[in-house]
Amino acid sequence: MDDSENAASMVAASMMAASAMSSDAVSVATPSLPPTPPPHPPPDPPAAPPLDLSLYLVTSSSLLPPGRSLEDTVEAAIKGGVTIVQLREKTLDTRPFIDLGKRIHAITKRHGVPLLINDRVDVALAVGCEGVHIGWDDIDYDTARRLLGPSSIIGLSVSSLDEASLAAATTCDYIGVSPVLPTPTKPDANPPLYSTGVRDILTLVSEIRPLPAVAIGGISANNVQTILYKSRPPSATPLAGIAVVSAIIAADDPEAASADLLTLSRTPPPWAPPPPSQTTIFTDFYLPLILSRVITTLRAVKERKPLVHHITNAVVRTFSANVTLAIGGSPIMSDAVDEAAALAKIAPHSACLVNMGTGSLADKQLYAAAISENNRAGKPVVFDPVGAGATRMRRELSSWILREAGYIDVIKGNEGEIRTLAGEGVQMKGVDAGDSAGDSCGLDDLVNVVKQTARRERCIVILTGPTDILSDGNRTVLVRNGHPLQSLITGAGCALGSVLAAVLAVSRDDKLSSCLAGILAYNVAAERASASSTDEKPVRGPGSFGPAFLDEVYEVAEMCARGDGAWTEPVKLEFR
Ligand SMILES: Cc1ncc(COP(=O)(O)OP(=O)(O)O)c(N)n1
Ligand SMILES: Cc1nc(C(=O)O)sc1CCOP(=O)(O)O
Repeated sequence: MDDSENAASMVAASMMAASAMSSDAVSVATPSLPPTPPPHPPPDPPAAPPLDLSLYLVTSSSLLPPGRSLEDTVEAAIKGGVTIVQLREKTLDTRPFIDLGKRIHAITKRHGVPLLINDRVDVALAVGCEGVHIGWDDIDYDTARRLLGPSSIIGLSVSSLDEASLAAATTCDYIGVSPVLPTPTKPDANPPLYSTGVRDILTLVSEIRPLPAVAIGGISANNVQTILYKSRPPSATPLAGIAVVSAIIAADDPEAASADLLTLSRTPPPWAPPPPSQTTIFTDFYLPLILSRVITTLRAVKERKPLVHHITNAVVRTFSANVTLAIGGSPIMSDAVDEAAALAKIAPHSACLVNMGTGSLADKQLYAAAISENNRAGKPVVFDPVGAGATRMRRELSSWILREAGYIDVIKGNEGEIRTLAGEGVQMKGVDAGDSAGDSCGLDDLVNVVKQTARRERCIVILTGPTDILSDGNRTVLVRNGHPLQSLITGAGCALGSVLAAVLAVSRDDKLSSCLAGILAYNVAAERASASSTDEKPVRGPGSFGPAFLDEVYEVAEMCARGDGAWTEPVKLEFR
């Protein structure tokens, strides 16, 4: 017998048993009944509780730590907050699968949590649990529904837009969107969708019918908030929850791991911006307000002296540290994985700058630790994808950082770097500004690239060049300040990352306004440095410009500390 015949015979047997029971009940009760009361419609069966997919545990006994049973693990996970369980045991034969299912069902039922069986409708019927989860290689949906009946829960896997359309056309109860990230738990999984792919699927499904969705694959406490935040469609229903295997099954303390995951998934991430109504409006009319906010932000840097954890390239370390000090921050240069967590927590105001300048694939662990620890500590992260379009390794590393390492608050890069991250396949001939091999596009196109990338990544994107372009996806501003000599001193581009990290560390409510403060201070300081030439202190070229620039960064910060905004007079902004 195949699976469906197996299941069909079980359904037939259980229906016969039920009908035998009800005819028995009638023949015994009828003679002693009092006079027949007026007919009433039968009471409605109690409504099934709404499906809560907030934290979905999918089991795999092979990942249990030695000595711990699946039963104990599932019970602990439910105590920690798991809202639905799927028994997924790929190596069990039918009979032990059913036996285990009955033991697990006794636990889930006691806690009022639904139990689904992975792939096997016959096992679900034999266990008498609440439903199944099936993929496209398993029993087809219509047969599963016919066998299980209308009130069972049936979830379908969705790994592409095509599968999303097919699933939404059924009456399934939810979809499992998978895999979000690569995962060793399922080596034969489809290519990862990443948060952006999940978002596209949610958007499509919402256009067809309301259908709850969970994401699965590579989700842990380190990335759950990033995945939920970045996968959220602008105008469609977000994920109803997350599904995990190893993050709970293999955890030392499955109850604590579940509680942590649930809390994180229900808490707005620290990087989420306030509603647009609470951010500065970027138009010429509001320029005085924007500039006064610029000064307040820079004054806060001087007052709070934020720590800027630099993971940066050897070439620019000294200049970046000096610029951080000049703007009022406190630099620390550390590439130690082991202290990434401590550095994220050590100061009340801090931020992390990840500059990919001399990084390699071997640095993934460092980047992931620094970014996720800062995410968890509620501290901002600035990413400088140096030379992202120069080599295949840099393209791979930069897209890995964006997709897998954690949430990035601000991406800052030159034209070649930002266009590479946008997916434009730019071949850079080096790592510096202007290295996008001569195929530079027009300003309007660049503005569009910046806006679209900011929307896709749900962060601030800054493209630096003769005109700097900043966008949060909704508001976009062009900055026409700065001096050509900036591009002739090594590290001037990278040190802007230090300034951005410093301003975000003290003011993250309106990140675009904070970044604007950092860029204006930096670029106006460059203009002031080039104009500061005197007989005693001539600025003749890059060599003399460097120290004068540093002095002016310091001077602009000092003016802000005194509440003096005179330095903003040459500011040239265009709002788009
Ligand atoms: C919640 C959830 N989503 C997706 C899957 C994957 O199911 P499937 O495609 O059937 O693959 P296997 O789990 O059978 O390997 C799932 N199990 N749960
Ligand atoms: C059960 C499952 N299905 C997947 C899919 O891609 O369809 S990935 C996956 C396993 C997810 O495990 P973990 O939480 O340990 O990464």
